[in-house]
Amino acid sequence: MSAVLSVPGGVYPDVPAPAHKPGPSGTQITIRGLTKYFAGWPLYENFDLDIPKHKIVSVFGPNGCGKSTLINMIAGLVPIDSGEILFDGKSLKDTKIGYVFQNYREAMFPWMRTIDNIAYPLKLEGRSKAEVDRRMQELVASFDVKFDLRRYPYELSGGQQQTASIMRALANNPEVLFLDEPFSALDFEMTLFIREKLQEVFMQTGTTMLLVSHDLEEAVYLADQVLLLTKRPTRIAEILAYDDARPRTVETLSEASFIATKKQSLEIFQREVRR
Ligand SMILES: Nc1ncnc2c1ncn2[C@@H]1O[C@H](COP(=O)(O)OP(=O)(O)OP(=O)(O)O)[C@@H](O)[C@H]1O
Repeated sequence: MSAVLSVPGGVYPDVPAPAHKPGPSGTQITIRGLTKYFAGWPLYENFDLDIPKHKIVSVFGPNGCGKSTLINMIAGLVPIDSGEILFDGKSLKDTKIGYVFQNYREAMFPWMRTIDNIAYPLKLEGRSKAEVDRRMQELVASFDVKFDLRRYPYELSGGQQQTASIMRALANNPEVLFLDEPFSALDFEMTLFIREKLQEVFMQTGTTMLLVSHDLEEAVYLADQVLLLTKRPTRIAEILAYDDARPRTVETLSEASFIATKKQSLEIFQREVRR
Protein backbone atom coordinates (compact mmCIF):
# COMPACT_ATOMS: atom_id res chain seq x y z
CA MET A 1 0.00 0.00 0.00
CA SER A 2 1.30 3.43 -0.84
CA ALA A 3 2.23 5.85 1.89
CA VAL A 4 -0.45 8.37 2.73
CA LEU A 5 0.45 11.83 3.84
CA SER A 6 -2.06 13.74 5.86
CA VAL A 7 -2.11 17.47 5.17
CA PRO A 8 -4.42 20.20 6.34
CA GLY A 9 -7.50 20.24 4.18
CA GLY A 10 -7.11 16.76 2.73
CA VAL A 11 -5.20 13.50 2.32
CA TYR A 12 -2.94 13.07 -0.70
CA PRO A 13 -1.23 9.76 -1.51
CA ASP A 14 2.45 9.64 -2.41
CA VAL A 15 3.22 13.31 -1.84
CA PRO A 16 6.52 13.52 -0.01
CA ALA A 17 6.68 16.18 2.67
CA PRO A 18 9.16 18.87 1.66
CA ALA A 19 12.24 18.55 3.84
CA HIS A 20 12.34 21.52 6.16
CA LYS A 21 15.88 22.78 6.62
CA PRO A 22 16.12 24.20 10.12
CA GLY A 23 18.44 27.13 10.76
CA PRO A 24 21.48 26.91 13.03
CA SER A 25 20.79 26.73 16.75
CA GLY A 26 19.59 30.07 18.09
CA THR A 27 17.52 30.81 14.99
CA GLN A 28 14.20 32.57 15.60
CA ILE A 29 12.78 32.84 12.10
CA THR A 30 13.44 30.48 9.19
CA ILE A 31 12.43 31.58 5.71
CA ARG A 32 12.57 28.89 3.06
CA GLY A 33 11.80 29.12 -0.65
CA LEU A 34 10.01 32.45 -0.26
CA THR A 35 8.61 33.65 -3.57
CA LYS A 36 6.70 36.86 -4.19
CA TYR A 37 5.71 38.45 -7.48
CA PHE A 38 4.07 41.82 -8.03
CA ALA A 39 2.29 42.29 -11.36
CA GLY A 40 4.14 39.37 -12.93
CA TRP A 41 7.60 40.59 -11.85
CA PRO A 42 9.59 38.66 -9.27
CA LEU A 43 10.51 40.49 -6.10
CA TYR A 44 11.70 37.40 -4.18
CA GLU A 45 12.34 34.02 -5.79
CA ASN A 46 13.18 30.99 -3.71
CA PHE A 47 14.60 33.22 -0.97
CA ASP A 48 16.08 31.62 2.18
CA LEU A 49 17.04 33.46 5.35
CA ASP A 50 17.65 32.66 9.03
CA ILE A 51 17.00 35.39 11.56
CA PRO A 52 18.70 34.85 14.91
CA LYS A 53 16.91 34.94 18.24
CA HIS A 54 17.52 37.76 20.74
CA LYS A 55 19.29 39.91 18.15
CA ILE A 56 18.54 43.11 16.28
CA VAL A 57 18.77 42.65 12.52
CA SER A 58 18.79 45.81 10.38
CA VAL A 59 17.57 45.41 6.81
CA PHE A 60 19.30 47.69 4.32
CA GLY A 61 19.35 47.76 0.53
CA PRO A 62 18.61 49.68 -2.67
CA ASN A 63 15.36 51.59 -3.11
CA GLY A 64 12.46 49.33 -3.92
CA CYS A 65 14.40 46.10 -3.30
CA GLY A 66 11.65 44.88 -0.99
CA LYS A 67 12.78 45.69 2.56
CA SER A 68 9.29 46.61 3.76
CA THR A 69 7.69 43.81 1.79
CA LEU A 70 10.09 41.33 3.42
CA ILE A 71 9.18 42.27 6.97
CA ASN A 72 5.51 42.60 6.01
CA MET A 73 5.50 39.07 4.60
CA ILE A 74 7.17 37.73 7.74
CA ALA A 75 4.67 39.63 9.90
CA GLY A 76 1.76 38.30 7.84
CA LEU A 77 0.68 41.71 6.53
CA VAL A 78 1.47 40.85 2.89
CA PRO A 79 0.64 37.38 1.55
CA ILE A 80 3.44 35.28 0.09
CA ASP A 81 3.08 33.41 -3.22
CA SER A 82 4.92 30.36 -1.95
CA GLY A 83 7.48 29.26 0.58
CA GLU A 84 7.52 28.79 4.31
CA ILE A 85 8.14 31.11 7.24
CA LEU A 86 8.43 29.58 10.70
CA PHE A 87 9.05 31.16 14.09
CA ASP A 88 11.05 28.80 16.25
CA GLY A 89 9.36 26.01 14.29
CA LYS A 90 5.88 27.52 14.86
CA SER A 91 3.56 29.28 12.47
CA LEU A 92 2.77 32.97 12.75
CA LYS A 93 -0.60 32.31 14.38
CA ASP A 94 1.17 30.66 17.32
CA THR A 95 3.67 33.49 17.70
CA LYS A 96 3.33 36.83 19.43
CA ILE A 97 4.62 39.67 17.30
CA GLY A 98 4.60 43.45 17.51
CA TYR A 99 4.80 45.90 14.62
CA VAL A 100 5.82 49.56 14.56
CA PHE A 101 4.79 51.47 11.45
CA GLN A 102 6.61 54.40 9.89
CA ASN A 103 3.37 56.33 9.71
CA TYR A 104 2.43 56.56 13.39
CA ARG A 105 -0.42 58.96 12.56
CA GLU A 106 -2.37 56.12 10.99
CA ALA A 107 -1.19 53.41 13.35
CA MET A 108 -3.37 54.18 16.36
CA PHE A 109 -7.14 53.99 16.73
CA PRO A 110 -8.15 57.68 16.79
CA TRP A 111 -11.32 57.03 18.78
CA MET A 112 -9.41 55.44 21.68
CA ARG A 113 -7.41 57.27 24.31
CA THR A 114 -3.68 56.62 24.03
CA ILE A 115 -3.69 54.46 27.14
CA ASP A 116 -6.39 52.24 25.65
CA ASN A 117 -4.51 51.99 22.36
CA ILE A 118 -1.43 50.77 24.22
CA ALA A 119 -3.44 48.32 26.33
CA TYR A 120 -5.35 47.01 23.31
CA PRO A 121 -3.18 43.89 22.67
CA LEU A 122 -3.52 42.94 26.35
CA LYS A 123 -7.29 43.30 26.25
CA LEU A 124 -7.38 41.18 23.09
CA GLU A 125 -5.57 38.48 25.04
CA GLY A 126 -8.26 38.71 27.73
CA ARG A 127 -5.90 39.87 30.51
CA SER A 128 -7.46 40.95 33.79
CA LYS A 129 -7.60 44.64 34.73
CA ALA A 130 -4.92 44.07 37.38
CA GLU A 131 -2.59 42.49 34.81
CA VAL A 132 -3.23 45.29 32.31
CA ASP A 133 -2.57 47.94 34.98
CA ARG A 134 0.66 46.24 36.05
CA ARG A 135 1.98 45.98 32.50
CA MET A 136 1.01 49.58 31.76
CA GLN A 137 2.96 50.74 34.80
CA GLU A 138 6.01 48.78 33.63
CA LEU A 139 5.79 50.30 30.16
CA VAL A 140 5.35 53.83 31.49
CA ALA A 141 8.42 53.37 33.69
CA SER A 142 10.60 51.85 31.00
CA PHE A 143 9.68 54.52 28.43
CA ASP A 144 9.94 57.26 31.01
CA VAL A 145 6.60 58.66 29.84
CA LYS A 146 6.05 62.26 30.86
CA PHE A 147 2.96 63.02 28.74
CA ASP A 148 -0.66 62.33 29.63
CA LEU A 149 -1.68 58.93 28.28
CA ARG A 150 -5.36 59.79 28.76
CA ARG A 151 -5.12 62.11 25.78
CA TYR A 152 -6.20 60.97 22.34
CA PRO A 153 -3.36 60.18 19.88
CA TYR A 154 -4.11 63.25 17.74
CA GLU A 155 -3.51 65.44 20.80
CA LEU A 156 0.10 64.21 21.08
CA SER A 157 3.24 65.26 19.23
CA GLY A 158 4.67 62.96 16.54
CA GLY A 159 7.39 61.68 18.86
CA GLN A 160 4.87 61.01 21.63
CA GLN A 161 2.62 59.13 19.20
CA GLN A 162 5.51 56.99 17.99
CA THR A 163 6.56 56.32 21.61
CA ALA A 164 2.99 55.17 22.30
CA SER A 165 3.01 52.99 19.15
CA ILE A 166 6.17 51.27 20.32
CA MET A 167 4.70 50.78 23.80
CA ARG A 168 1.64 49.19 22.21
CA ALA A 169 3.80 46.94 20.02
CA LEU A 170 5.68 45.76 23.12
CA ALA A 171 2.67 45.57 25.46
CA ASN A 172 2.16 41.82 25.29
CA ASN A 173 5.87 40.98 25.31
CA PRO A 174 6.14 39.84 21.69
CA GLU A 175 8.74 37.31 20.62
CA VAL A 176 9.56 39.43 17.57
CA LEU A 177 9.23 43.17 17.04
CA PHE A 178 9.08 44.50 13.47
CA LEU A 179 9.99 48.14 12.87
CA ASP A 180 9.51 49.70 9.45
CA GLU A 181 11.50 52.92 9.40
CA PRO A 182 10.26 53.90 12.85
CA PHE A 183 12.32 57.10 12.99
CA SER A 184 11.93 58.49 9.49
CA ALA A 185 8.98 60.75 10.34
CA LEU A 186 10.51 62.03 13.59
CA ASP A 187 12.70 65.02 14.34
CA PHE A 188 16.29 64.45 15.41
CA GLU A 189 15.69 64.85 19.13
CA MET A 190 12.84 62.33 19.14
CA THR A 191 14.83 59.94 16.94
CA LEU A 192 17.65 59.91 19.49
CA PHE A 193 15.21 59.45 22.39
CA ILE A 194 13.29 56.57 20.82
CA ARG A 195 16.46 54.90 19.54
CA GLU A 196 17.85 54.86 23.08
CA LYS A 197 14.55 53.54 24.47
CA LEU A 198 14.57 50.72 21.94
CA GLN A 199 18.12 49.86 22.89
CA GLU A 200 17.16 49.83 26.60
CA VAL A 201 14.12 47.64 25.96
CA PHE A 202 16.27 45.29 23.92
CA MET A 203 18.86 45.08 26.71
CA GLN A 204 16.13 44.37 29.28
CA THR A 205 14.09 41.86 27.27
CA GLY A 206 16.23 40.51 24.42
CA THR A 207 13.23 40.79 22.10
CA THR A 208 14.24 39.83 18.56
CA MET A 209 13.92 42.92 16.39
CA LEU A 210 13.82 43.31 12.63
CA LEU A 211 14.41 46.92 11.64
CA VAL A 212 14.05 48.47 8.20
CA SER A 213 16.07 51.64 7.97
CA HIS A 214 17.12 54.08 5.26
CA ASP A 215 19.80 55.55 7.49
CA LEU A 216 22.94 53.45 7.42
CA GLU A 217 24.39 54.92 10.62
CA GLU A 218 21.21 54.13 12.52
CA ALA A 219 20.96 50.68 10.93
CA VAL A 220 24.47 49.74 12.09
CA TYR A 221 24.24 51.51 15.49
CA LEU A 222 21.33 49.36 16.64
CA ALA A 223 22.22 46.11 14.89
CA ASP A 224 23.81 42.81 15.77
CA GLN A 225 23.53 41.95 12.09
CA VAL A 226 23.16 44.13 9.01
CA LEU A 227 21.24 42.27 6.33
CA LEU A 228 22.21 43.79 2.98
CA LEU A 229 19.92 43.06 0.07
CA THR A 230 20.47 43.24 -3.69
CA LYS A 231 18.28 44.91 -6.29
CA ARG A 232 15.26 42.87 -7.35
CA PRO A 233 14.84 39.98 -7.85
CA THR A 234 16.13 40.34 -4.36
CA ARG A 235 18.78 38.15 -2.82
CA ILE A 236 21.03 38.46 0.21
CA ALA A 237 24.05 40.54 -0.81
CA GLU A 238 25.74 39.94 2.51
CA ILE A 239 25.05 39.63 6.22
CA LEU A 240 27.52 41.59 8.35
CA ALA A 241 27.90 40.89 12.04
CA TYR A 242 28.42 43.89 14.30
CA ASP A 243 29.06 42.94 17.90
CA ASP A 244 30.17 46.03 19.81
CA ALA A 245 28.99 45.91 23.43
CA ARG A 246 25.76 47.58 24.50
CA PRO A 247 24.79 50.15 25.51
CA ARG A 248 26.06 51.83 22.40
CA THR A 249 26.58 55.53 22.86
CA VAL A 250 27.88 58.61 21.09
CA GLU A 251 31.37 57.18 21.64
CA THR A 252 30.37 54.09 19.66
CA LEU A 253 30.10 56.25 16.55
CA SER A 254 33.83 56.87 16.54
CA GLU A 255 34.88 53.28 17.38
CA ALA A 256 36.98 51.60 14.70
CA SER A 257 34.63 48.58 14.55
CA PHE A 258 31.57 50.80 14.02
CA ILE A 259 33.27 52.81 11.29
CA ALA A 260 34.53 49.64 9.60
CA THR A 261 31.08 48.01 9.61
CA LYS A 262 29.48 51.16 8.24
CA LYS A 263 32.11 51.46 5.51
CA GLN A 264 31.76 47.81 4.52
CA SER A 265 27.95 48.13 4.43
CA LEU A 266 28.24 51.21 2.24
CA GLU A 267 30.62 49.48 -0.17
CA ILE A 268 28.28 46.51 -0.53
CA PHE A 269 25.30 48.84 -0.96
CA GLN A 270 27.10 50.86 -3.67
CA ARG A 271 28.21 47.68 -5.45
CA GLU A 272 24.60 46.47 -5.53
CA VAL A 273 23.15 49.80 -6.64
CA ARG A 274 25.61 49.95 -9.56
CA ARG A 275 25.03 46.37 -10.68
N1 LIG B 1 1.07 46.14 -3.42
C1 LIG B 1 2.00 46.27 -4.38
N2 LIG B 1 1.67 46.14 -5.68
C2 LIG B 1 2.60 46.22 -6.66
N3 LIG B 1 3.91 46.44 -6.42
C3 LIG B 1 4.29 46.58 -5.14
C4 LIG B 1 3.36 46.51 -4.06
N4 LIG B 1 4.03 46.67 -2.88
C5 LIG B 1 5.33 46.85 -3.24
N5 LIG B 1 5.48 46.80 -4.58
C6 LIG B 1 6.74 46.94 -5.31
O1 LIG B 1 7.66 46.01 -4.76
C7 LIG B 1 8.94 46.61 -4.67
C8 LIG B 1 9.42 46.55 -3.24
O2 LIG B 1 8.67 47.47 -2.44
P1 LIG B 1 9.07 47.75 -0.93
O3 LIG B 1 8.26 48.90 -0.45
O4 LIG B 1 9.04 46.49 -0.16
O5 LIG B 1 10.60 48.16 -1.11
P2 LIG B 1 11.55 48.91 -0.09
O6 LIG B 1 12.91 48.32 -0.31
O7 LIG B 1 11.01 48.87 1.28
O8 LIG B 1 11.43 50.36 -0.72
P3 LIG B 1 11.98 51.78 -0.27
O9 LIG B 1 13.47 51.69 -0.26
O10 LIG B 1 11.49 52.69 -1.34
O11 LIG B 1 11.37 52.05 1.07
C9 LIG B 1 8.82 48.02 -5.23
O12 LIG B 1 9.22 47.97 -6.58
C10 LIG B 1 7.35 48.32 -5.11
O13 LIG B 1 6.94 49.20 -6.10
